[in-house]
Amino acid sequence: MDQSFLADSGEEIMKTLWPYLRRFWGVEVAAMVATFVYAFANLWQPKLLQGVMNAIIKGNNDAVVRYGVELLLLALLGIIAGVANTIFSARAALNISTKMRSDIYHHVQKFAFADIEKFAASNLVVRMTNDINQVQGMIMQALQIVARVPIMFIGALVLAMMTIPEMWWMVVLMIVIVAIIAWIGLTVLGKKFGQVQGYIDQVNTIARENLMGVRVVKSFNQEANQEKKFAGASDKMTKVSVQIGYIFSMMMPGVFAFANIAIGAAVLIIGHNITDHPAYLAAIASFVGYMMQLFMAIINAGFIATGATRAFVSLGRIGTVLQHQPSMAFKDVPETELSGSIEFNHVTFSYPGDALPTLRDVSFKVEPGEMVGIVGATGAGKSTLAQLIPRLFDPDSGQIKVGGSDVRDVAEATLRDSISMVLQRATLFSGTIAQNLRQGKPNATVADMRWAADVAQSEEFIRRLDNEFDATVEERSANFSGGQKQRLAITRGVIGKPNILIMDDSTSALDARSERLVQEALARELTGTTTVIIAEKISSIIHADQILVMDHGQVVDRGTHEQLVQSSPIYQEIYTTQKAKEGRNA
Ligand SMILES: Nc1ncnc2c1ncn2[C@@H]1O[C@H](COP(=O)(O)OP(=O)(O)OP(=O)(O)O)[C@@H](O)[C@H]1O
Repeated sequence: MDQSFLADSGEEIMKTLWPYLRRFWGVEVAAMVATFVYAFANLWQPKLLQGVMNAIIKGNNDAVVRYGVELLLLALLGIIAGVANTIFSARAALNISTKMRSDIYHHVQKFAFADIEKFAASNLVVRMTNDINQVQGMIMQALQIVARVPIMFIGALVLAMMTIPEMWWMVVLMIVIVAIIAWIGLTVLGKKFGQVQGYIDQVNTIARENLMGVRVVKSFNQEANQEKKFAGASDKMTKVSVQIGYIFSMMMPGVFAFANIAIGAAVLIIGHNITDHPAYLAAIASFVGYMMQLFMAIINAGFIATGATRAFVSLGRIGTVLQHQPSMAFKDVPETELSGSIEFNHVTFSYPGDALPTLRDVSFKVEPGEMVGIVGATGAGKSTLAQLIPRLFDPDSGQIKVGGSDVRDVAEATLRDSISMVLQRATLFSGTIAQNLRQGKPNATVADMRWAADVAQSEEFIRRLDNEFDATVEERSANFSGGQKQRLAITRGVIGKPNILIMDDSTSALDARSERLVQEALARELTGTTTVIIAEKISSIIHADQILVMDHGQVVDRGTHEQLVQSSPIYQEIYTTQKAKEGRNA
């Protein structure tokens, strides 16, 4: 997998984020206004407190009441602004992340096979979930804290200096000390957060592999081994998380211990003034309040910096997907119907990133309605060849024609409607059988479904299900057997009566009788359809109009079964080996 897209410049990151920020600017401005009000309310509180204390010292009851009411109102304003800020920030963050997620999803739908391979499917899922969550968290934090930090820092700094000007050096000294503690603590924490993220990925991978391959794990008695692997990663994660807890538990009291030292020092140095000027007591209280606000601003800045680094990495990863142009584009031409002829002219193909071609100089021709068999050793390139027909990949050189047209010149819908592909590993989607079948023909009626099920030999078992075609297909179609899944996939493949039907080892889980019945039904019901059958067993393609024999990415021989048995050494070898095996099994 290509990793070169992990690092991104600030400009790239802004390019990704800016359209989303602009789109939801209203709610973002509302969040910022609320944050300004909140900061103002907080900054004004120590001043009013000072006023109350002075009034008490002077015994001015009216002023005490007035300041007290003002203080209450200010606190109320602060609470309202804080709540409003949280609501607007959450709304903005959610709006942005939802739109981003749907944009990635729509964009990925346009990707060619090669693009999905480049990113790896599971990696794309992580980008749509985890990375988006990181960005969502950052936006929320940014709208809640980022605007507040400079206001609180500058405001508290100025007001602290104004409250007791001769203590300016104490303010500067404390800022330096707290900044150093926060910097050291957060640098260490940043690294630890990174480690925890790595362990979370490991734990997820092990759990997913283990659960998805649960049958293999159990049949090979691997439970203990898998548990050990899981426990190893999980223990490491716990250890680092505990370390993070320790650092946190030391950092915050550490900062506040310094704050208290500052208070102590302030009282010591200027405390003697209190007897002569009692107003000093109120000033000290106000000064201490501002110092606390100053420290919190520094710590918050540190937290944002730590969170932002991670979110920027995520934004970079999201941007790479959004800005990736699909490597293969279909022409914007009107949809047409293609006949079932297939022609390969000197086709050479390599998978993205591979140095050597998987298919080399492949040429052959198939007439509409023919049945073509493809045989060859495992890894010979049979599936690769089949994938080029519906243009899942483009060849490096050469030309592929379907219905007489170059596949690069027709609309995507034309190809998808004319060609249907059934794979060995049948992929069904959770929902109902009918929903899965309608992927093959959107407006399929129950009669269409019955006809297709009859061809694919799935009618019998579907009829025995409680809701027949409305029966549920669970996630990963776990409620069906391997053979039933294949039959359902064939049903979906034939329901649209395609002009070309490609079956890539898609009857491997069927018994010999069912396979024969499927083939007979295909020949009877889909007379005009060209059928391309990739088969392990020669018996599956023995009646084909022509058979392509593949070896190391090349079509080495072509002909009917009778011709190849006479002329093709590779075919002869496959055939005699299979016959000998059948003889032994009989
Ligand atoms: N998506 C892919 N990316 C890179 N290489 C691939 C990919 N799919 C297949 N290959 C490689 O291409 C070669 C041909 O694979 P292909 O699946 O076409 O063979 P096959 O003849 O269908 O084999 P089998 O009978 O085992 O299904 C193999 O060496 C395989 O490793």
